[in-house]
Amino acid sequence: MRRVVCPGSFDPITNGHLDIIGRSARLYDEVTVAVLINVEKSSLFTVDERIEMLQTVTKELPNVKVRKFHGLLVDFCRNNDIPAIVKGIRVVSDFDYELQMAQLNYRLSGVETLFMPTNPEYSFLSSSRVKEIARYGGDVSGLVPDLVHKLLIERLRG
Ligand SMILES: Cc1cn(CCC(=O)O)c2ccccc12
Repeated sequence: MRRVVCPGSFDPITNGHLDIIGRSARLYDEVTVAVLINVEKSSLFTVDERIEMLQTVTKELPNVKVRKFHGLLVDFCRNNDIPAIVKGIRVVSDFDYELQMAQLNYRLSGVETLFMPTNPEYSFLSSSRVKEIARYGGDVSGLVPDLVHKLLIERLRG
């Protein structure tokens, strides 16, 4: 059983994230989308809201499961018998940071990291940019799943 993890905050999930998750699900037997619990970081959606969104938008992918974790990603991998991490790479500057994380994680734990180039259509996309655009009334439809778009507008209006 070939397992990988796709880690992130997903506050909220974007179409860029979903693209990588879907492509990983075609490559591996099981994909765990791991939502990081970071109490130091303020978020727009709670961890449980993010998990619910992720579960809904990946419900057509039977080999994808969504979990939350805190602390080291490599400890999560070890505790869940996951030997590899998939990281989406949008631009060269992502690679600079992710390469060092991959080398550190491998040295710490032997967990491998696989880099997956994002679809160029989404290479500018991040959760923070989506939130910023939506906060100022910009149209983010097409950048996030329809459900996320609806919840994002509701939350920002609230
Ligand atoms: C491009 C990209 C960034 N991240 C981290 C996102 C985050 O930390 O919220 C991903 C997670 C899954 C698939 C692709 C990506």
